[in-house]
Amino acid sequence: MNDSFHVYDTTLRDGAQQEGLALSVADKLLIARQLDGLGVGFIEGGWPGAIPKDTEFFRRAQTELDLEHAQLAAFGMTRRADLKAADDPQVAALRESRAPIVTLVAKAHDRHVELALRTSLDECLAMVRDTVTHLRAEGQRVFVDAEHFFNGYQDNPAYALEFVRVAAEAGADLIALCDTNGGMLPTELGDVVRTVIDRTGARVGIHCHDDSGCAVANSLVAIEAGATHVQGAANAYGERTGNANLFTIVANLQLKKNMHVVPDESLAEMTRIAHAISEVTNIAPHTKQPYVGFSAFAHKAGIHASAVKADPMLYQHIDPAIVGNDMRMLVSEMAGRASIELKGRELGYDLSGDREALTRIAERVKDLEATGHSFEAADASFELLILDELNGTERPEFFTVESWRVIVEQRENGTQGCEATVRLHAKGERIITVGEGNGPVNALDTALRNAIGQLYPELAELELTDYKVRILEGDHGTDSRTRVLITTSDGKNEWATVGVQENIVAASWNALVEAVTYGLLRLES
Ligand SMILES: CC(=O)SCCNC(=O)CCNC(=O)[C@H](O)C(C)(C)COP(=O)(O)OP(=O)(O)OC[C@H]1O[C@@H](n2cnc3c(N)ncnc32)[C@H](O)[C@@H]1OP(=O)(O)O
Ligand SMILES: CC(=O)C(=O)O
Repeated sequence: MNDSFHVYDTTLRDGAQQEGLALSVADKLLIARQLDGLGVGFIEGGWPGAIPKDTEFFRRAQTELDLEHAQLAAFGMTRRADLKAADDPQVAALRESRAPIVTLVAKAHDRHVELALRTSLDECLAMVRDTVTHLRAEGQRVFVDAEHFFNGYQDNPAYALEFVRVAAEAGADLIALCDTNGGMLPTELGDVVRTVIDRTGARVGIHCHDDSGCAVANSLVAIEAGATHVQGAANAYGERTGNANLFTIVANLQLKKNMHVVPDESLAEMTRIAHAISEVTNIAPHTKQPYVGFSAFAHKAGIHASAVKADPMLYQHIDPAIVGNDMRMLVSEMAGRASIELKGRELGYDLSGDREALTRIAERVKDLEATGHSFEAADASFELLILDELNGTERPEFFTVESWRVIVEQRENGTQGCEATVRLHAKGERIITVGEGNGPVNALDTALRNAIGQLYPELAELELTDYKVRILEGDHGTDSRTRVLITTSDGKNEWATVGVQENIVAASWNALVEAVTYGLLRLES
């Protein structure tokens, strides 16, 4: 661990204060291991004594966490106004957590002392002094989170500065200045950090929230102003709009500021770690998250693609591989020939020598998108389109559809049922089959499988795993066009296809036929 500069993670404490996030002790242990894999110096595990699960986390951590890089910090408040530190049960829980570090939160804004603590400024300073002194004497390192520091400094700078001095003199290793309400802007925040360091000589850290959208910028500015400890949460989890994004801060410091804050090799694990933590929290990854988001290096505009073809770095701020992410090409109405060529390459087709095919494909994509198709999330439909356009001979014809129909029946006893009939030609035969299902798409799927299942037994491996419907022209009510996206799996891979029609069942059928065609293509190759 590098003690001259700290990366301090608060995912398990402040991150867990996010709406909709609830972590079990097992979840916390899993996340702690991931964060340790990233190489952070400190992991704030929670608030023992206040939250039973956090008390349990620190108990289990002693035997179940074998951390390579990080040390655990237990978070909690200073002694209560009417108690000695040694007698305060909250302080006792911090001691008994056996965490090597205790991070004490205390109020650095006079208004909070008066209104929330309902005590005097002198007593609040005494609470800080006594608790820090006590825990230091008990052998723990102490960090102090100066809650509401920046608003406090604006209202009463003398008290805010005295707070920092008292904490430092009592033996706190550092005082993390907190933008608790998250409303600060970078220039003002940087000035305050600089002044605090000049006037107190204390070691300071920074803890920012994102309510003004500046949490990462504020953290970086504070570091430039002299802060040597930065707090953040994985995936920017946290109360309200979240904490400063730990991943963004780490990548910015390491890649843009030449600060060696985590091992280089673990930086390449960052995208995987961000997604692994999302799996544990059960919160879908934020696709636009800097560095580690699924869209962080996705290129959609044709002009961008044509430059990226010459050199990816013309439209990227870093090589995505450095943080374990990938460049992706998106095909849409904004695509030009270069986008198609690069996407084709991604899918395994070298279209570079075929300018005419590239032009045809780009034009078909634009035409189809104008009628409501969207290929961005339907790579399989795009690949079938490429095959169609490669001289018209490359796409295998597993079956051709003559007609289909569906009957939806509301029965006298109140139950519903659907029956589909499909007529098609496959391997020289004309086939007519019926399928039943709990809905029209299910019935069509069954009828299609009944029709060609014996000719293509591998069809049994395909399973429809997701089905999304979007109404494209809302002002037409039930007369709107409908886009259906279907995801299909063969147990190993998944692919998505798209269908667009006025009729929702027809749109679904088109997407289904593409899904099955693509599946057979994969399984046969
Ligand atoms: C800025 C931050 O995010 S700080 C972290 C915030 N996290 C949490 O609050 C989550 C965990 N909290 C809890 O489980 C509970 O709030 C507890 C156990 C800490 C306290 O519960 P209770 O004793 O029922 O008090 P309650 O939550 O109603 O109010 C907080 C009390 O702590 C006092 N307090 C608040 N901050 C501090 C502090 N830094 N030092 C000492 N006392 C404090 C308040 O004055 C209030 O006192 P009161 O009970 O005399 O009114
Ligand atoms: C301590 C803390 O989480 C804050 O002030 O925002």
